[in-house]
Amino acid sequence: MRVSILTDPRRPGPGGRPEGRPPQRPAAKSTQKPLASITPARLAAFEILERVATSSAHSDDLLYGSGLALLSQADKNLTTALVLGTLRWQIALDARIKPLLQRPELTLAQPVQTALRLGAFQLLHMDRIPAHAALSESVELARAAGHPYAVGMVNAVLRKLAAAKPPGQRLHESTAAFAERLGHPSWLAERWVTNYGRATALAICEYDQQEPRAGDLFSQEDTEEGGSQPRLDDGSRLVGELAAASVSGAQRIWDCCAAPGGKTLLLAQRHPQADLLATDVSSYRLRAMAQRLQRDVHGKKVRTIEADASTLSEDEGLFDLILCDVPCSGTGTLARNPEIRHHLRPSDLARQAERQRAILSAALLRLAPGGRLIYSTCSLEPEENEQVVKVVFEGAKEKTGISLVSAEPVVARLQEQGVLAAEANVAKLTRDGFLRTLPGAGFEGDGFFAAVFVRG
Ligand SMILES: C[S@@+](CC[C@H](N)C(=O)[O-])C[C@H]1O[C@@H](n2cnc3c(N)ncnc32)[C@H](O)[C@@H]1O
Repeated sequence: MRVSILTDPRRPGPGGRPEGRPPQRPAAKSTQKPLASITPARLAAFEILERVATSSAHSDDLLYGSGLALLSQADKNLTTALVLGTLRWQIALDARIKPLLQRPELTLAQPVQTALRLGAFQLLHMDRIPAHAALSESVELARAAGHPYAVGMVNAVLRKLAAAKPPGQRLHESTAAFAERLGHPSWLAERWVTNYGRATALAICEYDQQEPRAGDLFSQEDTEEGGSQPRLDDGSRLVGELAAASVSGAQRIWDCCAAPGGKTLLLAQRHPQADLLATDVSSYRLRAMAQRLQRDVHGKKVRTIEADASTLSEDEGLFDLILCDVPCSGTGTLARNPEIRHHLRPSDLARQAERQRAILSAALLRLAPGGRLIYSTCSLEPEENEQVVKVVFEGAKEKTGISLVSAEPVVARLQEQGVLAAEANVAKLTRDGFLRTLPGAGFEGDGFFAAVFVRG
């Protein structure tokens, strides 16, 4: 790209995605004005989509950090809608674009593909954007990105797309067909059909295609002070509340994979008397969390240390409450983190599980007698959830005297105490004694799993 509208985006976003690193390729700080024929929002959206496609950068770092500082609020909003929408619908957009190409068997240059996707998203999903703006700016983006030979093709494909009738819905759709229609890799939808049934898999895919909505599980707003902090998603908050309510009057708490700190803050607010240690292996994420905690009267008291949870110093002793909110695939958060579906591979699940088993096994050894540990993920995949819990429990129960207890009574108590709304269907929040939220399937929020261990 010859021009850049982004400033250095190294500040972290408000969180929600499972984990991350600072963007690997900082944007050049630009003093240039964007090309006259490309509006700032589309230029910024194009650049962010390019970075997400070609590096390990995360869209939320680029959108919610300082990278968009040069844009007006209206342009920031449009950039966010364009980026997240294009990422959500990318698979479905590619399926509509491909048959319109003269040589569909050839791989398009990445910037040309991005310009096409961005144009197609606006034409098919953004009612308020005039077709000519979507079309002509995608053409200009391809040209400005150094692909003038592709300008005619981008123009022709988007014109055909604008004129095409929307595809009719089939009477019976295969899993692969609904996965493609709803912008999901079919391997992921197939897994959800196997694990949760077709109706639930379809509901999850539909939920993932929307902006995350504010849920109604809780009777009050969460209690973050200052007003400048992001509201916790209902799934994330439920895990935090479950952990906080699992031990009353806890004195020593360890949040072992803590950043960006949403649940840490909740624990600090629910247990203001406790010595709360929050660790994270990423110095970048830990620093951002420490700043966030400083803005809250209870958060200020949290000790933050950069540490690998599987090798925490023995000097830290034992804890009567541990939250082990491990790094995971994040498949329960695709509405919020749409690009995960494009990077994740089936083989990643085994790698995640290995890391999760190492963290959980080590954290269980730090549990004081009578203490409880909450293991949680924002993954919908059994390999990272029930299977990790089972393997670690089998290996540790003799050595450590731990047992697994049902999360159900704690969730029921949260409702009796008025934390959960009276109308909330508590029975639907647990499955086989584990907490299990399924986005879109009777629950408005991210998909979370949690298991409760107790040391005898
Ligand atoms: C799912 S996120 C935690 C979200 C956080 N609990 C919240 O509610 O805001 C997982 C975190 O684990 C951290 N992490 C990954 N491996 C770790 C390890 N071995 N020890 C400690 N933290 C780790 C990642 O850097 C990431 O910040």
